[in-house]
Amino acid sequence: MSSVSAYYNGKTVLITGATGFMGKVLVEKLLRSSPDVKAVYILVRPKAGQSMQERVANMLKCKVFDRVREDCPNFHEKIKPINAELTQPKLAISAEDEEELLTRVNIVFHCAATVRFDEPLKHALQLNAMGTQRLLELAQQMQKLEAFIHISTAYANCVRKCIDEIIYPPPAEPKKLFDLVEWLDESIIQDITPKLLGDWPNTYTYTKALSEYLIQQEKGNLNIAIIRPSIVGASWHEPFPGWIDSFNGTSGIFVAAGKGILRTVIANNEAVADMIPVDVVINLTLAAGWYTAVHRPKNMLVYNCTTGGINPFFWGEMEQYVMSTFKRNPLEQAFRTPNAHLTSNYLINQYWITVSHKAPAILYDLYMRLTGRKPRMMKIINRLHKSMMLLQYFSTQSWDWSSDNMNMLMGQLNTEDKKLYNFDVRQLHWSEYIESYCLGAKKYLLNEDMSGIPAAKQHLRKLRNIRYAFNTTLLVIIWRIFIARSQMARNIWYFVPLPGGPPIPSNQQLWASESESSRKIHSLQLQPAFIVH
Ligand SMILES: CCCCC/C=C\C/C=C\CCCCCCCC(=O)SCCNC(=O)CCNC(=O)[C@H](O)C(C)(C)COP(=O)(O)OP(=O)(O)OC[C@H]1O[C@@H](n2cnc3c(N)ncnc32)[C@H](O)[C@@H]1OP(=O)(O)O
Ligand SMILES: NC(=O)C1=CN([C@@H]2O[C@H](COP(=O)(O)OP(=O)(O)OC[C@H]3O[C@@H](n4cnc5c(N)ncnc54)[C@H](OP(=O)(O)O)[C@@H]3O)[C@@H](O)[C@H]2O)C=CC1
Repeated sequence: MSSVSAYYNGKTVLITGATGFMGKVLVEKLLRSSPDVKAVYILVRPKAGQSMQERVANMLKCKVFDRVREDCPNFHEKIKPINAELTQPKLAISAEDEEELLTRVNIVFHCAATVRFDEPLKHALQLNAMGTQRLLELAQQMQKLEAFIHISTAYANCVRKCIDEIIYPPPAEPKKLFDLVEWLDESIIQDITPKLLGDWPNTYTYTKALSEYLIQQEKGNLNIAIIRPSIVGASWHEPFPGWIDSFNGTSGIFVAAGKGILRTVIANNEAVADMIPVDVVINLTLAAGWYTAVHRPKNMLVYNCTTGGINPFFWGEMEQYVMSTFKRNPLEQAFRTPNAHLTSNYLINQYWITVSHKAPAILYDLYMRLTGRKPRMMKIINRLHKSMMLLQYFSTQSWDWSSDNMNMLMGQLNTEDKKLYNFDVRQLHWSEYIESYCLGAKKYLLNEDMSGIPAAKQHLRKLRNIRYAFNTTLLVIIWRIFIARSQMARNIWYFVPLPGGPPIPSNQQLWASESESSRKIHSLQLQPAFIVH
């Protein structure tokens, strides 16, 4: 008998960020594993011209709910959307809705956040830190609240190399910052952001660190737990292997590499790629919710939800597995053959950016212009470079996260719960997982059908032929330049017995202008690597 699923049956749950990548997996698993949950309130904002109701209707059509749709066809009746905006006072929840939440909710899962690394500081603070504070205020008034689970990130304290399951001193006093951004002009905030961030690499990790500290400061008597996942990847098993619907983290990089656009990445082959499947994070989150509510630990527990210390995996291995999968199962309409390499050398990376990103993009855009179409590849490449700049902080270093609480929690689960809410990452087989992740990105992120693989392979063969033709033409042009300038090259050329080769020259021609042309060879500085690799 599962204690965790039994616990959620009959309970009323509130989830923020339910429309996001992890939120959807949480809602799905909760409804599937505890079909008798009383109600699941989700805080949703209207967005992109869609009302809250339209957004929820669209969300429920998502493939991630296929399994629960089959198991419990009426699952949607349990979902109760509430109009909310976390950056607004009182979360912009109506008095009537607030009353309903205050009298009914038993457990809160707080997933909503901006995860963008380039989010302006003011907005990141308003959502990630102030939003969390406002939700806590609401939670303090909830009459039947048993547990509050906050999703943070393992990188909230990335300025440290060894990260324990404790709350560290914040980068700044949150309330002083709130005051500052309240009255300072937006442009001034932008100007001083690097100074404020100090050692933190971006506004995301900075504001996540602040929100952890705020929770510790203002938790009062609430039963709180903090979950810190590392890089969240596609699902391992549930609701089905490889499910992913977000380009964040490594997913966008995989797609760009699979499409043959991304050919060079700044990363340390030997550094740990601390990735964790989304279903593992959600299983741990639900188990931690149960443990926090039922066992009520005296101190607030922080769960580092990471793999590096338990089942380490390295960026170099990731490169191999990703490339091998996309070579065997290519993405449709690839720009070039997938062939990405990692390097930790900045100059080498710059060299390949020029040769293998920019040069092909310029040529392709020229071709688009000549055929009367809109050039677009250089724009894509520039965006990719901006993303890679922001991500390289994470791909060039390793961190040590302790995972004692994750192990402790596993020990608290009964045999059935260990299976139903599996977060034992020792069982994770990385090559199989990465293959299923890449195929999931193909199917669920790009909506490509597996039946299109033969055509995609045919397309890659066409690209290979174009590459051969291009390289041969380039070689001939380079050779012609040599021939025109070097007597020695001409001599070699004339003695190569090629069909249709040049006529045998006279002795006079052979020795003509030798000294002048050999001087010119040295000044040519040809770059053989311009031949597309
Ligand atoms: C080949 C082997 C590969 C080996 C891998 C090696 C290295 C990987 C390197 C690092 C990975 C480290 C990741 C660390 C994660 C830290 C853990 C956390 O705590 S998680 C939170 C993680 N947050 C993120 O990952 C957010 C990062 N993203 C951003 O900050 C921004 O997206 C951005 C990078 C600044 C780019 O912003 P930009 O405005 O340019 O673009 P948008 O994000 O708005 O996207 C616009 C649009 O395009 C879609 N999109 C994005 N990427 C792709 C893609 N690759 N292909 C196709 N389409 C893509 C995106 O969904 C948007 O679409 P829409 O407008 O419809 O929403
Ligand atoms: N993805 C990852 O690799 C990792 C994520 N995390 C953490 O996990 C949590 C979930 O991340 P993930 O699912 O990937 O993120 P997503 O960007 O996919 O989802 C973010 C969610 O927050 C909601 N949200 C954003 N702004 C507001 C707002 N102003 N008011 C109300 N809701 C808002 C979004 O709603 P809307 O649909 O309206 O935009 C969405 O539901 C975050 O706290 C993140 O920090 C931690 C480590 C790694």
